[in-house]
Amino acid sequence: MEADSTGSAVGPPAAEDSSSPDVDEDAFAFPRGLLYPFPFPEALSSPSCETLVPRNFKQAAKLLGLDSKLEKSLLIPFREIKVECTIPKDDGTLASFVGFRVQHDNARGPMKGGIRYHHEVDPDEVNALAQLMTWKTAVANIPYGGAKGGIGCSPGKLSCSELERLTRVFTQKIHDLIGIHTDVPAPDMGTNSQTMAWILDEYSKFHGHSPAVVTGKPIDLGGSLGREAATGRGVLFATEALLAEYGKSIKDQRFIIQGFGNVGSWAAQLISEAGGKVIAISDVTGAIKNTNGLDIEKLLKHSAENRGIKGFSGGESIDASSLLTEDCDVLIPAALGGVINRENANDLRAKFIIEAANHPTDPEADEILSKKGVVILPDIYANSGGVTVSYFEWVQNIQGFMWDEEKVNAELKTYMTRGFKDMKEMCKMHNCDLRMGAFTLGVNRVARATVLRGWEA
Ligand SMILES: NC(=O)C1=CN([C@@H]2O[C@H](COP(=O)(O)OP(=O)(O)OC[C@H]3O[C@@H](n4cnc5c(N)ncnc54)[C@H](O)[C@@H]3O)[C@@H](O)[C@H]2O)C=CC1
Ligand SMILES: O=C(O)CCC(=O)C(=O)O
Repeated sequence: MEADSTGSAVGPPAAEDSSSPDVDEDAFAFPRGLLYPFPFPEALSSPSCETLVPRNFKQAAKLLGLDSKLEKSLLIPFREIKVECTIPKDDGTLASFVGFRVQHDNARGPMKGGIRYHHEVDPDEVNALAQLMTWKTAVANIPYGGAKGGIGCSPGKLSCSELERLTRVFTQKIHDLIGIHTDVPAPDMGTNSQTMAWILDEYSKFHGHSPAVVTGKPIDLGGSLGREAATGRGVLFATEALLAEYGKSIKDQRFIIQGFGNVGSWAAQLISEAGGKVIAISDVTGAIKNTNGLDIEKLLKHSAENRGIKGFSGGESIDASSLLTEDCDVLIPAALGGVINRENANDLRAKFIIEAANHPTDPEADEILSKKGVVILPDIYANSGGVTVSYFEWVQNIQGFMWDEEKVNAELKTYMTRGFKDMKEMCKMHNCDLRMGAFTLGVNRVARATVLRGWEA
């Protein structure tokens, strides 16, 4: 029987779903501070990205003049893991899910990347996202390679204990292939610090107490101060660096943000605190606009109480599908991949796009937007704040010493500022845009490590 996103039933039919009929719980996010379960309605389909990452990689390899054998070895993943995870559901039936972990490259250090729970998780997408992590950790210049994982499931349709069982079974299946110096998972869409706590606990049953085996875990279990906000804070630092190049600042810009989960909500809060005007936001429940600026504190409270931003009284409700094409200065996609594509690229009105999500812009849209003079800050730099603070967390665990939040944030700023400068240097050297600047930077660092280790033949 095929596994579907709620797990294929392999026992007697389940009792009828008692959840609210007007809420399709196929996608969800965790408002801050809340643990599982937190159901949200169905997300839009995210167009595939599996051809997108190699295309950018190949262009970068060409600019760098990489040897074809080396190019091939950099592209092929180190290891692809696919495991069957069967759990008893709360009603006593069994359900099966498919879990993936793709370990792309480890030339620069242990492989690193998030684990995603989403109904659209598939091996090709996980593969592309793992590859993206390899270039991202190299752009950030942290001593890691790249990996990504996921389970094809609808977390909002599973109870907290079902999610715990699923996470523990997944960990049992991959525990001997991950590790502090091998592959270190972290949260991504549909997972959070609680998920990491379960992985840590299950892994530790086999290997002894091992806090550094995951990052993005709760502070009580060795998580780092500042990790929860890190991707959003990194987006703020990256945006400041980009705007400064154009003689602009956060304070004089109008922002639109797609997604109000971990990354989007922190980006919105920090941009707003820095004086930026956030004029529209969407999540899977809807979109809200206020040209005078949304009150983010109130929106956070509303979202936590109402399972999403829908119904917020501090702005007018707009069609979520038109959010990306609303008038603004800076657009920040912070949800799914492939949302900026040839269908809407011509209609976008932002002058700057900051890619907080992974691969939100497809290559055709890249070309259209470049012709329109829109400046895109690429994902492998713009959202690298999360993995950078994950690295700080891992370092703290290994040292057995906890940093204060000020130190974490100051170090993050140093890394983001340095990353921007390094990326710009590559743009100058290769006369290319920021995306190719970031890709040539990342690919070059990984290629050098590969050659130095003698792996290229
Ligand atoms: N969490 C992290 O540290 C990092 C996350 N990312 C990327 O950032 C993006 C968001 O990740 P998280 O915030 O962690 O996930 P999350 O699960 O916390 O939040 C996802 C958000 O996207 C919204 N969403 C889903 N479908 C939508 C749609 N069709 N239209 C509008 N909004 C929609 C959800 O309602 C939710 O607000 C993903 O692409 C992820 O890979 C990148 C780097 C690090
Ligand atoms: O924090 C991490 O290790 C990985 C975060 C991640 O999955 C990403 O940057 O896309």
